[in-house]
Amino acid sequence: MNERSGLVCIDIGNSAAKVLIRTDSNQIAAEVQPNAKPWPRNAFPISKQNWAESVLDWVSSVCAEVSSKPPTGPSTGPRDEWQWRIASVQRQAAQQLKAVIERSFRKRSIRLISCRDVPMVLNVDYPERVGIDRLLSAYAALQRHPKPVIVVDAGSAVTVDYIDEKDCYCGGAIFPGLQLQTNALTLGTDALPPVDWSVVHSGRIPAKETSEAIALGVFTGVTAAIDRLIDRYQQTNRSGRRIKIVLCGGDADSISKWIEHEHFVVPDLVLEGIADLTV
Ligand SMILES: Nc1ncnc2c1ncn2[C@@H]1O[C@H](COP(=O)(O)OP(=O)(O)O)[C@@H](O)[C@H]1O
Ligand SMILES: CC(C)(COP(=O)(O)O)[C@@H](O)C(=O)NCCC(=O)O
Ligand SMILES: [K+]
Repeated sequence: MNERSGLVCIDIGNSAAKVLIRTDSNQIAAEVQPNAKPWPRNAFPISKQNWAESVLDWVSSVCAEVSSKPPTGPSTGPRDEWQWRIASVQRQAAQQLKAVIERSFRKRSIRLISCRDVPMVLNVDYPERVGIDRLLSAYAALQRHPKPVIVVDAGSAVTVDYIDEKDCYCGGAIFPGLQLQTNALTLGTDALPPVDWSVVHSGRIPAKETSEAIALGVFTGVTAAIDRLIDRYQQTNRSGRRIKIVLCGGDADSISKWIEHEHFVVPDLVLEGIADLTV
């Protein structure tokens, strides 16, 4: 592969690795034309065998396309080197991907992002134990929205985190996401079936069929918990400023219309946070 410079940002969650590629040429395109094509991004479920190799194949195909174009301006990083930034809450998956990158890319630098890389005051008891995805989405939200901000990340787990008016990350709440909750029902009962979210599209309340009833119960539980937590955080806001609410994660689009508080949806906020870092 022809290697020019660029940044590969990877957010490994407990369900999927999300990848965003920032290169010289699309960075410059975005600066010149605000509506330029977004940076390429893709998601790879980590339950699939060879997911790490699939990440590499996709990154390589994007790199090959970029390398075939003439350089359009100054480099954003060291020439002839790709920088990989990996933020992971799944330790084994991070090591697996790192090994595959090391095998496949001749010139590369790989950085495993930690809490020390995120320039934010952390008002929590054990900063190093907080999921790096939570810190990065909070950091990205801070760069894009007035504070205070609440970040809701609806992935395998749902996290609802509060960043106060002084840019301070104050912690939050964690509970099981849609898929984990439905999996728990299937595992813990004899009669409840797995629910396929893509085919459950019912507005009937109360529900009239088992899958529909699970969907109604779990959606309502998750979204009501989010709304309730937002109310609780609002009670601690002494700044007099309105709190912005940002929703991200793989289930953000599915739950958005069920959340009562006004909010923005930014599905890949963690990736934006990785790209924002100046490490
Ligand atoms: N192909 C898929 N594989 C896994 N999860 C998916 C897929 N499509 C949608 N989802 C939903 O996305 C959620 C995971 O979101 P994501 O933000 O990627 O989680 P994580 O950060 O924990 O990996 C799951 O709860 C599931 O409902
Ligand atoms: C809460 C999480 C499991 C969320 O992970 P995800 O849903 O993104 O896969 C992750 O951020 C994590 O492992 N956190 C460590 C504990 C903490 O944040 O306090
Ligand atoms: K999450």
